Amino acid sequence: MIPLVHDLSDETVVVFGGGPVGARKAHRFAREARTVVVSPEFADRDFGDAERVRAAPAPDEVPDWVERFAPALVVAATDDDAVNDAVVAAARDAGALVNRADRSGERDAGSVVVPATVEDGDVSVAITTGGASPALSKHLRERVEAELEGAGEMAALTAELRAELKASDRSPTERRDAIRAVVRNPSVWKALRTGDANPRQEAARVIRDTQRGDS
Ligand SMILES: C[C@@]1(CC(=O)O)c2cc3[nH]c(cc4nc(cc5[nH]c(cc(n2)[C@H]1CCC(=O)O)[C@@](C)(CC(=O)O)[C@@H]5CCC(=O)O)C(CC(=O)O)=C4CCC(=O)O)c(CCC(=O)O)c3CC(=O)O
Ligand SMILES: NC(=O)C1=CN([C@@H]2O[C@H](COP(=O)(O)OP(=O)(O)OC[C@H]3O[C@@H](n4cnc5c(N)ncnc54)[C@H](O)[C@@H]3O)[C@@H](O)[C@H]2O)C=CC1
Repeated sequence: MIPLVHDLSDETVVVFGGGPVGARKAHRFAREARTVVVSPEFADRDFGDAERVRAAPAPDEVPDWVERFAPALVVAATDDDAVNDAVVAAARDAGALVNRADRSGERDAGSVVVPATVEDGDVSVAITTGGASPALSKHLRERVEAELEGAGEMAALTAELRAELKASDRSPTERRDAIRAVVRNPSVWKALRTGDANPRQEAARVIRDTQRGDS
């Protein structure tokens, strides 16, 4: 399996099943996409900004529900095997991606896994075990969380620096060395994380040093 990053803004995601699993997926997707949860009942969980539609479609009614919302992604998270099968078939017929929450193996084309993710600004890390051990994905995600502190700000800072360096007369090699030195530099990270020093000034100092050949 190869992780790819998907932009779901301006798209619709439909989740079938309003249990704890449907709620977790809906909460995640609703941060970016219009998300609709279809279920006869809803767990006492945080569904984020997802819309809830109370219904219990039979398998042969699932295609109508999928067509109604024209989703880019459909999630099968009910506790009913026949309904989940129908969700997968309807998503495939509609040309939508499908995530099946109750199966680890037997993936068809268009079937996707939801990884554990850590985000900090524009930076995201996704962890999957290829379906082998979701609990391990969760555990590793918790460990990576601390590691990523400040990464969003580092991405924003270096995006600015890249633009400035591109507009300067520096060669591509000098630009690459400068940016590499900034992202590796402990003082810049410390400034971003603690606010004790000005990260921009720290970065400017690091870039000056690379020009002098110090790093
Ligand atoms: C294949 C996949 C399909 C998919 O859902 O996309 C899938 C399938 C299944 N999960 C099951 C169980 C659990 N899932 C979790 C947690 C998460 N599961 C997630 C993803 C995935 N789960 C995909 C593979 C991801 C990968 O490749 O690693 C995460 C990462 C993302 C998310 O869902 O948001 C989220 C952590 C989010 C976070 O915290 O960051 C926990 C842990 C807990 O609850 O504490 C348990 C209990 C412990 C255990 O069983 O491991 C079962 C058995 C159900 C049963 O026994 O009935 C199945 C079905 C089966 O295995 O057949
Ligand atoms: N992917 C994952 O991370 C995990 C997956 N699972 C699997 O995912 C499934 C869902 O897990 P939970 O949320 O814990 O189960 P749950 O049983 O608490 O929730 C299932 C939901 O589906 C709804 N539902 C039933 N028939 C429906 C229909 N025809 N249309 C729409 N909704 C319908 C129920 O009302 C309920 O709200 C289970 O099959 C479980 O094996 C379980 C744990 C983790």
